[in-house]
Amino acid sequence: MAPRTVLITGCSSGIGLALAVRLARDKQRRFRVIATMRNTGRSGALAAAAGPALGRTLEIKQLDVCDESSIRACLDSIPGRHIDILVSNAGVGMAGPLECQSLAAMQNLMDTNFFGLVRLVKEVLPDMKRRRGGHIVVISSIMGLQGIVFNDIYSASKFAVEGFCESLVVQALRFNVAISLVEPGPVMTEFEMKLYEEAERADYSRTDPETAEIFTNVYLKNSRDVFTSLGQTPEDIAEHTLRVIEAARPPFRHQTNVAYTPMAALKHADPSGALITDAFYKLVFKYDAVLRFGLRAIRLLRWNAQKVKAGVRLLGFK
Ligand SMILES: NC(=O)C1=CN([C@@H]2O[C@H](COP(=O)(O)OP(=O)(O)OC[C@H]3O[C@@H](n4cnc5c(N)ncnc54)[C@H](OP(=O)(O)O)[C@@H]3O)[C@@H](O)[C@H]2O)C=CC1
Ligand SMILES: CC1=C(/C=C/C(C)=C/C=C/C(C)=C/C=O)C(C)(C)CCC1
Repeated sequence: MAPRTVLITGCSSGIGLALAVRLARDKQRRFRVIATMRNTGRSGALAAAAGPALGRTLEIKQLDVCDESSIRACLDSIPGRHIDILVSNAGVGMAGPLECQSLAAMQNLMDTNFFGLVRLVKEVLPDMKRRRGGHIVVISSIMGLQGIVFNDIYSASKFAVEGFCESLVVQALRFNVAISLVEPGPVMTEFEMKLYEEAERADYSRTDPETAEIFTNVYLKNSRDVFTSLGQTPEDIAEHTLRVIEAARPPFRHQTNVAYTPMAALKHADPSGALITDAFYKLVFKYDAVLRFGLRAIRLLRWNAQKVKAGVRLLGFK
């Protein structure tokens, strides 16, 4: 079978980089990867990780999801504009009290996370419909299913992504085009570091002292613990995404982190919203000690599991 052409956005780091490398180094050589990024000056890490795949099964192209002409130029440079699989991955995060965030930063986030996807789909879907085949894979988030305190704008952008795809999927299916939402929980990438850097720089005099205290001393502290205890690696997300791409009947939604599945279940178990809102309120404000204890226990279990794996490798069993 001829390799399928996969275009991925946001490949300078994190999930996009890991996925581009995973697909380009596929042992069965099933994919030809067009790894795109807005600034090709940041292609060093990808080129190093791709190794010999660069120039063979992987090429790097410029694409800024906030710039229609850059998307068009990238697609026009591909023979027949033929893309079998589009992976919309580029995205930015934002966390903190609403009063401390500028409207311009919020609009930039929506422009990247939501309109970035819309621009891509507008360009790619007509070709896929004409060919009666294709797959659009969108890196969404668990925050596209359930908001998390202090992530108001980011979560709204992922809800927009989910609503857009949920509406479009039925029309797309009529043309044999699949749409899949990949929904990770926390993933250890530059995304997290950028959030903490932003939090360091933020001007908390724009909010009241109590809110500032809750954000910095309750949310940020617990968030760090959540990332270290429950966070996945970008390589984990690449494996999950590969499974979605390979599926004979691709799922519309795919959550990558089982620890978050109960969250979505709670939301749907009670249409009034009281159950999930209450659960989050109690976790953040009442039982934070229980939360921290649970997260610490998970960290310990993970650490032990890693030690056992390393031991098994050392003894030459694997
Ligand atoms: N990390 C996490 O915890 C989670 C992340 N996600 C989602 O995963 C996706 C990837 O994030 P992740 O890998 O973690 O984070 P990274 O910050 O490592 O990667 C984000 C990528 O998006 C790129 N990007 C930002 N703006 C644009 C733009 N206008 N045009 C093209 N590329 C752009 C960045 O490029 P540049 O280097 O130029 O800034 C970078 O390559 C995002 O959609 C994010 O929302 C979902 C769930 C959890
Ligand atoms: C679960 C949980 C928390 C934090 C979750 C976080 C921080 C999730 C991050 C998800 C990301 C980064 C998704 C990206 O798209 C709190 C509020 C600390 C306490 C209550 C339980």
